[in-house]
Amino acid sequence: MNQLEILRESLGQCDEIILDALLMRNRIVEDIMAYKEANGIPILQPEQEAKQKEWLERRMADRRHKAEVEDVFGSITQNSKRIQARKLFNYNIVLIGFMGAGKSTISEFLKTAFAMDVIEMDQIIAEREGMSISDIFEVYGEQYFRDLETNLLIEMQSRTNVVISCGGGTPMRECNVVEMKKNGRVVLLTAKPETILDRVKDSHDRPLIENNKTVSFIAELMEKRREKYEAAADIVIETDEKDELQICEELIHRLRQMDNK
Ligand SMILES: Nc1ncnc2c1ncn2[C@@H]1O[C@H](COP(=O)(O)OP(=O)(O)OP(=O)(O)O)[C@@H](O)[C@H]1O
Ligand SMILES: O=C(O)C1=C[C@@H](O)[C@@H](O)[C@H](O)C1
Ligand SMILES: [Mg+2]
Repeated sequence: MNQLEILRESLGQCDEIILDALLMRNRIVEDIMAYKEANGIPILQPEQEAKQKEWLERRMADRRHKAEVEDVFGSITQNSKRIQARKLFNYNIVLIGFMGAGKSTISEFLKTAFAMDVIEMDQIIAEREGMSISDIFEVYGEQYFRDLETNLLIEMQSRTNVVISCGGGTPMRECNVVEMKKNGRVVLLTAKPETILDRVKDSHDRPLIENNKTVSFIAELMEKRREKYEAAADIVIETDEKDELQICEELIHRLRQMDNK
């Protein structure tokens, strides 16, 4: 063997070691998940990721190829999260609820925790149409917008492990509920009108309540929608006085309970 062939053989041996280590690591990730579930330990433990990052930082301090190694470990972490997500859910998670209930917030948390793609329905529709939701309503009418919502939900049926953050009115249309349930579990996030007001009072991107930021207006609109929200929901999670971690942990637990029935 010449020098080049020897080097290539060594590289191949490294790849074998990496491959075996990766396969072993993925199995361990699944075992940890199973252990947590079997023993009632919280699934989400964000402090663990922080510890792994600190470990890598320490190990790579002042070493060559730090950025490249960090990139590889970043990818390993993301893929471990995907493996966890697939082990927990083989469907989409559809978040519904009143404005300010926390759909976008919880979507982002699930994205960080499980590397799941997030479909912000309002945002995607606005991007595709090249105009704001208010303009779509004004130019084409509500019916047109609701059809776009229905079509987007149908489009998502070919995906799994996606978090769909619905528009506030999406579950008002019965056929939307039918479509979201075809490949998704529907999670209704609720909060008291006082909580909603507190959360949305300083923002100006919710035209339906922009000029009516009062507890009584929110309570009235919420009551009008309650029946349809509840009819659509597979599970309901109250979010008052809970942080994102608590809400997501409850969400995972309740969905798993539903799947294991
Ligand atoms: N559990 C929570 N505790 C405290 N604040 C929260 C919680 N969930 C969301 N918030 C805050 O409330 C505000 C509204 O949340 P978010 O945008 O996630 O609601 P949404 O359901 O997506 O609303 P919309 O239907 O208008 O899109 C945000 O400022 C967010 O930071
Ligand atoms: O509650 C609603 O009916 C709506 C809520 C928003 O998310 C948008 O989808 C749109 O403004 C309609
Ligand atoms: Mg939102």
